[in-house]
Amino acid sequence: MSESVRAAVFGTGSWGTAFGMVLADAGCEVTLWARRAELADAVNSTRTNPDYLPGVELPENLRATADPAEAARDADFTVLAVPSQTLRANLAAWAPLLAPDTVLVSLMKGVELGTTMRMSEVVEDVAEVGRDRVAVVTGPNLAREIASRRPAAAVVACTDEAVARRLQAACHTPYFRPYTNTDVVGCELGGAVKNVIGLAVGIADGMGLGDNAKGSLITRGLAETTRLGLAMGADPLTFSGLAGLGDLVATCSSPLSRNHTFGTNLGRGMTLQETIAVTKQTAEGVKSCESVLDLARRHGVDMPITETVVAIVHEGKPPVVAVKELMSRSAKPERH
Ligand SMILES: NC(=O)C1=CN([C@@H]2O[C@H](COP(=O)(O)OP(=O)(O)OC[C@H]3O[C@@H](n4cnc5c(N)ncnc54)[C@H](O)[C@@H]3O)[C@@H](O)[C@H]2O)C=CC1
Ligand SMILES: O=C(CO)COP(=O)(O)O
Repeated sequence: MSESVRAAVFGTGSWGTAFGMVLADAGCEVTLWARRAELADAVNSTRTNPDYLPGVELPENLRATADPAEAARDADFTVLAVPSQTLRANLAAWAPLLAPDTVLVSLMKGVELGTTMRMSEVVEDVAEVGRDRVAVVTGPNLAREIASRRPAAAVVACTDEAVARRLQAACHTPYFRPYTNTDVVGCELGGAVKNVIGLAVGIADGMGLGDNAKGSLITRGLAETTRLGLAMGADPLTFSGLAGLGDLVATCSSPLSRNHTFGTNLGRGMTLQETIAVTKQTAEGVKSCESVLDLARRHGVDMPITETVVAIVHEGKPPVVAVKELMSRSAKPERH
């Protein structure tokens, strides 16, 4: 990988920083944009991100700035890693600063509330670029594990396979193994819906429902993700890949997952307000469960687990009642 590839990463949270490390380790010159100047200064002076990845030493070829124009300058890849619901407003401010031929890369796993747009669609809309200039990185990539350089595979998706291959080369390291995929719709849906299923599994874990419940939720969660994907034109095989099953298993098994942990706290009996108060980082499923359900309704797709998560998180339904209702739905064949 040539040293001359430049990457800007907008968002110095856990995943923005960890993926910035991956790019730097693959040989790119990386500039992180941080919202707060103090964090940018801390990254540059201590070579760590004390707020999001304490104790992890950052590579020399990664630096930070609070100036978006400086971050964006001459970037071959402009990586976006802010909470999904803030992307539109942020990108509107950054769009005039972007390097002319830069490829925009979404790391985000959410669906916009109201518009039900996937993150790549928001990027196309706001930055006014064609879909061949927008890529997505997704898969089982818990930031803390990647930052410790523990091995993981990932998916780099773009409708233009040549662009996906360029990004693949730019982020391929001995511990990070990206595969290309041209099914952007499936890859993004896999990432966004797994957060909702992660909440459901967390709730079940918090209630002490056991591993059979977990296996059942993961599998039926994947079934409803696939149904939605099919209705939206995705390739169903994408959901048995890294962006589907891979990410779902990592999220639903790990205490590092914010969505899983958020659900566990709810399942243990914390109120929504108490759970929000102890959650310091972005748990995308909390908001995106509503936009995913909206998408399902627009496409006439039944998503009972997603519906249950919305009822528990946003309508105050007690988890015990929700479990009873899920289990007493009408009997049906498995492939439904
Ligand atoms: N952390 C992880 O393991 C992974 C996260 N993701 C996805 O990456 C995206 C970013 O997540 P994380 O970095 O983990 O979140 P985080 O909560 O660790 O960091 C979010 C970053 O966005 C900034 N931010 C918050 N509100 C903002 C606003 N209104 N405007 C501008 N910046 C704002 C924060 O200051 C912080 O730098 C999410 O969509 C998440 O689903 C994807 C794969 C792995
Ligand atoms: O997307 C992730 C792992 O691939 C991270 O999941 P959480 O956002 O639930 O922490």
